Amino acid sequence: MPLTALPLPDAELAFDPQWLLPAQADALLASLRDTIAWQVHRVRLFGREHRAPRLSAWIGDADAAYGYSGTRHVPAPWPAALGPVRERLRDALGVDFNGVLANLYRDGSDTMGWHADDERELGPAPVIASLSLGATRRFVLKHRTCADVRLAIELPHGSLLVMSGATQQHHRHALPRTARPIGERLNLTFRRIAQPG
Ligand SMILES: O=C(O)CCC(=O)C(=O)O
Ligand SMILES: [Fe+2]
Repeated sequence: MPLTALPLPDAELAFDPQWLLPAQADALLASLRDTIAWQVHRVRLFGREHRAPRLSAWIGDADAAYGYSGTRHVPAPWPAALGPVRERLRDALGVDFNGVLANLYRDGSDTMGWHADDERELGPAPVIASLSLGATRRFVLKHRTCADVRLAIELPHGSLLVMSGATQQHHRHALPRTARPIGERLNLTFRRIAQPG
């Protein structure tokens, strides 16, 4: 399916609920789940360090070190299964992504808190391509200053959400916990580190 724009003021969002065919998405999930060296990252919140409530890995080109949540992450090499995905994204979006943050939400109690992907090394208007695999979870965006400007999107297996333009400047986003009994979800956010190092 094609990417279609989602309406949200001060944001630029494009969504394809089925960017990967179900069989492609199944194969990618099975492969990445087992080949990525999952870690518990530390996150800094209000000056205190915590264990992140999910498993993560920073993957990328050798020079694409990435600092977020107060830690500098040296990239793990690209798993072979991500090569074709990276190429297809480059062709579709015209962005040569050099890194990807992988997150594994083991069940509904694993989450991602409110944040923007606005680290300096991503540049002023980053294109962030978010590919979701596994259980469908709700992704929410809210405007930093206009409380009634917000959007919730269900992100199913094989879907692609692209955030670009001023989205990170004006909005925060999160993946809330859910009490529903649901399975694992693996999310990949492809990024371009503009100033490696
Ligand atoms: O899991 C998701 O859909 C969101 C992940 C995210 O916001 C991030 O990795 O920065
Ligand atoms: Fe994010």
